Amino acid sequence: MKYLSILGSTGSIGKQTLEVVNHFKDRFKVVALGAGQNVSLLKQQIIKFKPEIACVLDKKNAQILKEGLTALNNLKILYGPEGYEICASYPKADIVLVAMLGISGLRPTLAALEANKTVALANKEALVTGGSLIKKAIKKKNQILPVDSEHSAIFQLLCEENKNYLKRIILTASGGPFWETDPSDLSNVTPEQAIKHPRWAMGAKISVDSATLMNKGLEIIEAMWLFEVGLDKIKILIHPQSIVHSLIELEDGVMLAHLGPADMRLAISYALNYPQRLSFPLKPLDLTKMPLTFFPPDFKRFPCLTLAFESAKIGGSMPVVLNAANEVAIKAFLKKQIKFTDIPLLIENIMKLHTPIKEVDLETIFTIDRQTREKAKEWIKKYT
Ligand SMILES: NC(=O)C1=CN([C@@H]2O[C@H](COP(=O)(O)OP(=O)(O)OC[C@H]3O[C@@H](n4cnc5c(N)ncnc54)[C@H](OP(=O)(O)O)[C@@H]3O)[C@@H](O)[C@H]2O)C=CC1
Ligand SMILES: CC(=O)[C@@H](O)[C@H](O)COP(=O)(O)O
Ligand SMILES: [Mn+2]
Repeated sequence: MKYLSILGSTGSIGKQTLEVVNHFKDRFKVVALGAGQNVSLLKQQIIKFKPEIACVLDKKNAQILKEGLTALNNLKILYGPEGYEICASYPKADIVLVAMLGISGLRPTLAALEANKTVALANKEALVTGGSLIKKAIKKKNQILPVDSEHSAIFQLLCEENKNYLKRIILTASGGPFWETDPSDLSNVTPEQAIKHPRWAMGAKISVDSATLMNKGLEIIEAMWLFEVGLDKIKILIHPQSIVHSLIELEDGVMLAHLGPADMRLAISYALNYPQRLSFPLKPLDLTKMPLTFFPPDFKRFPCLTLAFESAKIGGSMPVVLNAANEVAIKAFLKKQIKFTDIPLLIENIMKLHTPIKEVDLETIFTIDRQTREKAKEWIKKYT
């Protein structure tokens, strides 16, 4: 039996993780659950999976949860950043699945690694903002098992002998909902259109990231940390079918690809069951039904990709700025305060204001994150 702490349990990845856990009932036991503000769903999850501790975003939500679960005397209810860290380092947990949103995933990821847990990492922003700290906190081989579909694919392709001959990592991108939209129409696209991903059912934030292609930009930085490769060894290919989840190219010119249905439960199940590969009931791929096509990325149409490459090249504190400006921009876009095409504009302007710092510690990361958010909000106020 493996004991799990699941952070972000009420989100898209969190809910799919609980489906996987439910399927492998004899293999997993949930000991900790962390959510944000969706107390009613967390309550249902607690009743079904019976964790020993649970965490929510703030005291008010913790109180609401406590009042709704009076019969569960043994359940410990926590709140806030410290609460998530306690869930991440909970002594009984073997695996911590981090699927919280944005930079909120960084502290729990570090806490889990420091407590020697295996981390099934879905949250890419933790590596984008705190990659150097995460690398330092790793205590054992394969302590991080990537859940992000592309990185799970690359992890599966990169066996020891291939690692020695790796020429390039090729990250595939669906292109998002606006891959074929006329560029002049992009300023008028709505949040409803932006979160309608053509292949994956995901949370709102990552769906907008896929629409701007910032998701692929964040994934480049994620891959640099996970697989210890330079920017020159990472390439992006648009692959609208989302069947090939990524490729590696080896020194002899051979390319190895990872194919599978576009269903995150596969990557989640792989990480939780690793190193075993156990069957999860899904409709098998029928390659005769869908031609596989590939295109180069269009940097002009999707300036977020260029910004992410720039920030990865600069490194240090710049990806923290990229991430914070992006998080603020997406929230504003979803609230219809700014246009879709303002997202890269805002990020570019905020990045220009920043003087990069080479080495960042945790305190500096959160200071820069806070300052960037303030600047980004000011930019929006001036603009709107
Ligand atoms: N969805 C997907 O298919 C994929 C997602 N990922 C990554 O996984 C992560 C989660 O994505 P996804 O599941 O789509 O996101 P969702 O928005 O669906 O879920 C986010 C989860 O995090 C919680 N949460 C939000 N803000 C905070 C906070 N400040 N502190 C603590 N918890 C918080 C939410 O709680 P609540 O709802 O209760 O408020 C929810 O449980 C992201 O980093 C994303 O990039 C990577 C690959 C694929
Ligand atoms: C499922 C997953 O891993 C997402 O990150 C996915 O890659 C998003 O699709 P895009 O390729 O459109 O960014
Ligand atoms: Mn991905």
